[in-house]
Formats: sequence, structure tokens, C-alpha cells
Amino acid sequence: MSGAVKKRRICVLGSRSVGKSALVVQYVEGHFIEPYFPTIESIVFKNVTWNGENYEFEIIDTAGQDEYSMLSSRHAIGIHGFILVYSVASRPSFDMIRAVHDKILNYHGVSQVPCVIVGQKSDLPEKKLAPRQVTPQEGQTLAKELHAAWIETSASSNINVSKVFDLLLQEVEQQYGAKPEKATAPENKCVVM
Ligand SMILES: Nc1nc2c(ncn2[C@@H]2O[C@H](COP(=O)(O)OP(=O)(O)OP(=O)(O)O)[C@@H](O)[C@H]2O)c(=O)[nH]1
Repeated sequence: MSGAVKKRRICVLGSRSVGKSALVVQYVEGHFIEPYFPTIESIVFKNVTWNGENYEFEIIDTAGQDEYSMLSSRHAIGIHGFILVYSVASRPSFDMIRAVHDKILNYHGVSQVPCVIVGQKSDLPEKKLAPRQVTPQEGQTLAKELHAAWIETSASSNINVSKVFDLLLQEVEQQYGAKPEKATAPENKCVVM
């Protein structure tokens, strides 16, 4: 194992109330937050060992987006990897994934960024608490099209939560490898919202 800690900055994006904060808190603190507090922005850190290397995640949990919200440069520039979250019980939140992904690509001026698409709240249809509005097949098809990884999770039942971050590291290391500074989009680039 090499001693150096590799820093990776991760941004979590998606519609309101899809469970972005719950996912991050379950991963970092190991518990589920039941009440809903809309996030403005929260940054948390976690150290992990992956493939024999030490990493420090800086995870930026953002306020929920809608089709009209602009992507802040803080949530695009210098970010190594993106977690795009929808709820499997919300079709509009799934439709938002493509819009957010397009905004990220516009910032970076590339055709691909390291990304994991997450279908959250998988417990809702399983426990018959809410009907499923997005099938796993639809999630996988979109991810294939956007060259992203895909997974379904439940923050409340702690299903697949840490796998999200393992998958993202895999995507980040595949794309940037030893050159993570390439995640920095040019500052003077014209940005199309
Ligand atoms: N059943 C279930 N509920 C969840 C899950 N994750 C989050 N929730 C609930 O969904 C609501 C919204 O969760 P948040 O984590 O605050 O959602 P968010 O995407 O961060 O919301 P914004 O800050 O508005 O963007 C809360 O009441 C959570 O308890 C899950 O995996 N299963």
C-alpha cells in the first residue's frame, strides 16, 4: 500500500428530496436521517482504502436542482467525479438526471465525466410504501448512454450505499488515473447553461 493520500472531490447532484443527504450521511456517519431538511450545501470528508491505496473524499452535497437551476461552477470545476441521484419512485427526478449531466458536460467541454447514476429509495417499492416509477432497466440504459455506472440504493435500509462510492472511485481512476488535475475545466471557457 502506498502511503500518500489521494484527494478526490466528489459532487452529489439531483432533484430535491431524492435522498442525496441521506445517502451521504449514511455513508459518512453510518446512520439514516429521517426528517427532511432541505440542504443548502454541505461538505463532508471521509478517508477510505480502495485497491490498496488511501483516498480522502471531499463530498459536496448540494441543494436539489430543477430544470431551471444553474449549475454553480463550484459544483463542476475541479470535481473529480459526480454522483447523480434520482428516486426510483419519482419519474421527474429521473428525467432530471440527463439535464444535470448535460450541464456538467457543457462546463467541462468533454463528452464524458466520471459519474455514477444512483436510483435511491429502492426500499419504497420493495416495502410497498410507494410505487416504482423507474425500472432498473431504464436506469441501466440511461447510464450506458451517458457512459456512467449505475446502481440502486436505499439509504434508509443501508443497501448498496458504500458501493456507490467504490463505483465512483473506479470511474474516476479509470478516467484520470495518475492525473486527477485534469478534472479542472478551463476557467475561461464559455459556459452554456
Ligand atoms: N424510504 C426512504 N426514504 C428516504 C431515503 N433516503 C432519504 N429518504 C427520505 O427522503 C427525504 C429527503 O431526503 P434528503 O436526504 O433530505 O433528500 P435531498 O435529496 O438531500 O433533498 P434536498 O436537500 O432538498 O436536495 C427525507 O425525509 C428522508 O428521510 C431512502 O433510502 N428511503
